[in-house]
Amino acid sequence: MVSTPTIGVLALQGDVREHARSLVESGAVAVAVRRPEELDQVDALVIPGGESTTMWKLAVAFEMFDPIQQRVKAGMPAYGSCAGMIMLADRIEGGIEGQQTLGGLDMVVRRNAFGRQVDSFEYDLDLPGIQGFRAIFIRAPWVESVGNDVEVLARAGDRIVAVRQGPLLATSFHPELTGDARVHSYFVEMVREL
Ligand SMILES: NC(=O)CC[C@H](N)C(=O)O
Repeated sequence: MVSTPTIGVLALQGDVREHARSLVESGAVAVAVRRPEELDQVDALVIPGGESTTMWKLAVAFEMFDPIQQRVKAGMPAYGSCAGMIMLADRIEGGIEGQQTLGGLDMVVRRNAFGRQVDSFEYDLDLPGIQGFRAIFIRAPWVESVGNDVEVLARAGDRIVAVRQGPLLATSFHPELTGDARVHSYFVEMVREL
């Protein structure tokens, strides 16, 4: 893989500019992706937070759902934050009637899991190679259970909040909001290695 990968940020909803900034800081070229032709141009994709039900409907309306799913199946690296984590989960709990995900990560994610207890909070996490990351959770999901091939990267208390399976990365929290680009750098490294 090239040392300066081009990474798309799905721009249907969410903190597109903030993700792009952290990707650029991590040595990638970042582009907004709204259409299938734009998806074709990128080496990897970030799926921001927002509302997974809305994002799913927008992805279908913009004819992006199937193309993204196909790229993910074909091995494109992808990173989903919060609602993006829900989008990358094979199975979800607490979704709305008929809610579909792109899938790819062999796990069950519970929507609004922390949200029922407290709407938003911050928590200092350790991830592999990253000590003391201030993670911001906003109506966040947690990972209920993972398959054998999924690596748990971080927990908040006893809840799983960051995972990786091959080229796919997901976090319950929003690293783009802190201006600390270390999680994005971790993803860019993953993209470079694959
Ligand atoms: N900050 C977020 O992305 C929240 C996720 C949202 N609760 C959902 O279900 O999609």
